[in-house]
Amino acid sequence: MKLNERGLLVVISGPSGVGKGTVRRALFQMPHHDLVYSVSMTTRPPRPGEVEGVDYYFVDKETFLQRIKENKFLEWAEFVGNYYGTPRDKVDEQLDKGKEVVLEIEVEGALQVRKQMKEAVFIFLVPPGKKALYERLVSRGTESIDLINRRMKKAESEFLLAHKYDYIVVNDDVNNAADRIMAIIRAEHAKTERTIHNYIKMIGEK
Ligand SMILES: Nc1ncnc2c1ncn2[C@@H]1O[C@H](COP(=O)(O)OP(=O)(O)OP(=O)(O)O)[C@@H](O)[C@H]1O
Ligand SMILES: Nc1nc2c(ncn2[C@@H]2O[C@H](COP(=O)(O)O)[C@@H](O)[C@H]2O)c(=O)[nH]1
Repeated sequence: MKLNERGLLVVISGPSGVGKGTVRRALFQMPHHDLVYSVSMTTRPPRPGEVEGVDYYFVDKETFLQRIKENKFLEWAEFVGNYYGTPRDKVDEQLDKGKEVVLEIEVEGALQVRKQMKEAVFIFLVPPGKKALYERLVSRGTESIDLINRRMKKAESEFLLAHKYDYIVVNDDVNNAADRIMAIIRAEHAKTERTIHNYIKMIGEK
């Protein structure tokens, strides 16, 4: 019997280019997981190879602003000139099914979630160094040098908020980082089960 009916919300954030998407994909390739990825909505244009509904829901600014008015986002933020948000209904639906839902979002949005969902787990992914971060953004080749510099500048303020997270994971090696995140998810899961188990035991003894 599954003791905790509602799933765990797992928030992974960290500076642009640290490897959140890469590590998340490695995490989802691991066997025996019950994870679901929450696909975000954005006004950013698709990169070559990105697929609608898989990488993002790509919308125009007007549509995004309308969704904000309708309170359709669990969280949203403007990040270096574009809007990004987590559709609320899909997250709720999957958590209600007992799934572990993974959000891959920037820091401002993560802190909005923190205020609303005390039971979620917050993981901040860091690079082995700032030089490595810059090199990863350059090697990805998806942004101009001007945009890379703006993302690096944003990273400076994001690093200062790392202490607000439950865990800091270094992405030195993709598979190691994914292993660490999986260990965190399993430990958090066990913690919830233990608490509910104790509660049921206590009720049984009365
Ligand atoms: N551990 C690693 N070592 C070396 N390169 C890495 C590592 N992890 C990711 N990368 C590379 O760094 C680049 C950025 O990774 P990725 O796109 O996953 O970052 P991100 O944090 O999701 O970025 P963004 O927030 O901008 O979406 C990619 O080219 C990826 O292959
Ligand atoms: N607050 C939110 N941030 C999000 C969401 N989806 C993605 N992101 C983050 O935005 C930046 C830039 O993403 P990119 O795809 O343009 O490189 C990055 O940190 C993402 O993790 C979201 O729904 N909410």
